[in-house]
Amino acid sequence: MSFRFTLAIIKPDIFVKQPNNVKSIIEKIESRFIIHTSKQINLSIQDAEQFYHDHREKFFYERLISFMTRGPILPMVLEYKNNDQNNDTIKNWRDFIGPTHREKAKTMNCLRGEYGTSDTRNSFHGSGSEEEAKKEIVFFFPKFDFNNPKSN
Ligand SMILES: Nc1ncnc2c1ncn2[C@@H]1O[C@H](COP(=O)(O)OP(=O)(O)OP(=O)(O)O)[C@@H](O)[C@H]1O
Repeated sequence: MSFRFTLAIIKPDIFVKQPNNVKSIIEKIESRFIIHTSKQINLSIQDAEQFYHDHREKFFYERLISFMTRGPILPMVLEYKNNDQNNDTIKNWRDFIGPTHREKAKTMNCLRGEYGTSDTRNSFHGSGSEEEAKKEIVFFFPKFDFNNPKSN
């Protein structure tokens, strides 16, 4: 069963270190995905800790919170343009950004391979499951209308 939406984020490394790439990144995203809604924000430490709650025991947690609060982020609700029953947005976005780890991403044709600079500064986020996507969309866009996304 596929899900129509995902929560994507352009992370602070892009806004802080590569601001000139924001426009072309958004054009690349729009070539394959509809951006139903987006907003540039600065995450507070509390919000970052809430968003990454499940990672609180990981060795990279402090580094991750510090990185995600270092500059602006752009959360977006995406829908894959060729969406049908076999083409779910969550998987297509994760394939488009590529693997978490830099060395692996560099060997592939993917956004993290092109823009990421370390395992933490990997430039993009994508929800991992339908349950996560719903939770993360509501986290950033509490009024998002899942039944009528064009109204958002
Ligand atoms: N081994 C690691 N070393 C440093 N940072 C890491 C490591 N693994 C993950 N991270 C950071 O924590 C984030 C969340 O980790 P997770 O395992 O959920 O990866 P992901 O599912 O690929 O990424 P995301 O949830 O951001 O889409 C990663 O995107 C990355 O910024």
